[in-house]
Amino acid sequence: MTLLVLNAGSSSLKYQLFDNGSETPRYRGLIDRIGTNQCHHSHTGLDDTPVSCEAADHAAALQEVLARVGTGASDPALRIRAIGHRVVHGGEHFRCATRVDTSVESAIERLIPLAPLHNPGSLAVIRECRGLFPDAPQIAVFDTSFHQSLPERAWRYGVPDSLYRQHGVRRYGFHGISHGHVARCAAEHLGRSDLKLVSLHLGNGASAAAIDCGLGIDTSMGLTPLEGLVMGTRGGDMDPAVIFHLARGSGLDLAQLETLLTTGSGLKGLCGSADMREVLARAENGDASARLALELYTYRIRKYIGAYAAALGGLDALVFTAGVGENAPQVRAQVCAGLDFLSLRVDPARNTAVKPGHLSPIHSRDSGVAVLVIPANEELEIARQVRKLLEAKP
Ligand SMILES: Nc1ncnc2c1ncn2[C@@H]1O[C@H](COP(=O)(O)OP(=O)(O)O)[C@@H](O)[C@H]1O
Ligand SMILES: CC(=O)OP(=O)(O)O
Ligand SMILES: [Mg+2]
Repeated sequence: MTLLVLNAGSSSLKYQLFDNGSETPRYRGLIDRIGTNQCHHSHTGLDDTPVSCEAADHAAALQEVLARVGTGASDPALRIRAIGHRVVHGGEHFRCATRVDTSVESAIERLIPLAPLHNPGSLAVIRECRGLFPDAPQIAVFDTSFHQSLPERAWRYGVPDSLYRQHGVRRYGFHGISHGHVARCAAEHLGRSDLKLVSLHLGNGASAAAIDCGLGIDTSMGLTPLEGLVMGTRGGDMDPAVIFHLARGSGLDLAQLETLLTTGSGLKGLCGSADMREVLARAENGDASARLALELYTYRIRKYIGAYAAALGGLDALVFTAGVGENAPQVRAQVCAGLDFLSLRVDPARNTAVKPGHLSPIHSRDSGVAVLVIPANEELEIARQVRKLLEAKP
């Protein structure tokens, strides 16, 4: 069964095509900066050079992918038989991979206000696929599902019960596909299923998850992907009174405040650059606002590691994954500095020698906690879950 996996991010579309049963994709790629004139398509399998492309939205990005790699329509052996989608917000209803029908589609649409940067892109891609591949089942895999194992004390807010019952106000957690994937890789690598583990997914969006024996027990994102760590354009934890204060005194309306807090805060708000590569380069050159942004970013992560070690009652492993987690040794070093009291020590030489795309231990010999850099692979995790669903007996 040829399986296409599509991962619609806020401004990107990642994809991988898997042949029958294989875990190595025939090809993979990424279209980024969708909707801007800096849109690029990087495709591994034809050649690796990113090419400029035009994609005004996610549906157009999918057309660009298929124009370059083909639909396999003319060759039955290459025909796409099923499509897996990453969907960021599934509320509390979807506990596992789910075949998309009209009711699933409406649920994804209803949740747009809780994931305004993400659910619209997934929905657009699902609808485009239905027109292009009417006979192929489409399966949604939700970022929220992994966190359904959280105990109620971790997913409730301290607000009246009616806000949860009537308005769904609770913590859902995101990046679950990625946290679940790296937790399994870490358990396999260390040969232990009973790990107390903290997973750090540090991409454009960023979150931490506390995982005990493979099950999530807490996570840093909440009702929406805005809570928790400092991110590229989102500031994470903040007193909610900031919003009342600004609504009364700044002249901005609620929609403008939402845009400010989702797309103009975090690293971008602090120093003007959302891209960690730029922040690091500027900090290196002595730029004070970039240094401060980096300090806030790493300090917030360190606080979560301490909190989650307490929630877990110990710590066996710490995992770094996604764009920043995999590629920024300086960020990893800064996060781990001062965690000696947890017996967590990083080996500087191993930390800087990490090979992209490979699982790499970076802890020192005398560390009591394993520190691992693990490549994010949400698409492979989606492919596994889709196959499991399609192979299950009805
Ligand atoms: N070599 C690098 N050094 C530091 N940061 C990097 C590097 N490569 C990518 N990043 C950062 O990774 C982030 C994007 O991560 P990624 O996982 O691709 O994001 P997403 O999937 O959320 O769009 C950006 O902030 C980018 O600057
Ligand atoms: C949930 C979320 O923030 O996703 P991303 O990191 O892809 O923006
Ligand atoms: Mg991502």
